[in-house]
Amino acid sequence: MSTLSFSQAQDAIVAVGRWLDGKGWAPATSGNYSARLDDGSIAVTVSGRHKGRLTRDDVMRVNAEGVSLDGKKPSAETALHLALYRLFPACGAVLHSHSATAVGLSRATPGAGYTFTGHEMLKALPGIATHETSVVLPIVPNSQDMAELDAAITPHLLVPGAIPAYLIRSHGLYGWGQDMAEAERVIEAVEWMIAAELAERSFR
Ligand SMILES: CSC[C@@H](O)[C@@H](O)C(=O)COP(=O)(O)O
Ligand SMILES: [Zn+2]
Repeated sequence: MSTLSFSQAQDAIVAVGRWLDGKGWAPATSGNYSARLDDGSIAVTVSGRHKGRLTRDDVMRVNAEGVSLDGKKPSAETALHLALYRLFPACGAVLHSHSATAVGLSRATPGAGYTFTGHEMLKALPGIATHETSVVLPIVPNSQDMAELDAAITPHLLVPGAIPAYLIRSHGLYGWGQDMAEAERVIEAVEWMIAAELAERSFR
């Protein structure tokens, strides 16, 4: 895991917001992003900002309990980010996207997960070295209660072979990594596999 200074994290988070918005994965102020800092605090997006138009002022600091360290209002979903940093000491960055295809897949899938099988793109996920495997993207029901969401997702994250991503139904995708580059790769790979599955169905 790599930690960043606050200043480095501000730049990384502003850049990742532009990238995700450019992909169409951060519409209408949706999404939130965070990074673990070298002093143990967390840099996170301020709530309600358009994530494609962030400035350094739209990135703030919270402590491990989610208390604002600079008087700004953190993302409404800060508790979900903090839960991942607590559960995975190697986690250095967390991203949350709101693509139409990820939300569509979550709404069309009644079960607690969607299985990806045989994609070469699986190798973009940490620890996977072959396409000859299957992984489950967990799907949990949406809630405005972050403790409820956290309780729903945690058991899925502890399953052996769990991937660093999950979907909240009718809401969006979470993905994380040891640093921002890995978190970006996870989000991009999962979004790509969702799009590929959709394309496959449209050819049938
Ligand atoms: C219409 S914005 C969606 C929000 O309700 C939420 O899901 C989200 O992702 C952004 O909330 P934020 O508080 O800005 O981090
Ligand atoms: Zn959201």
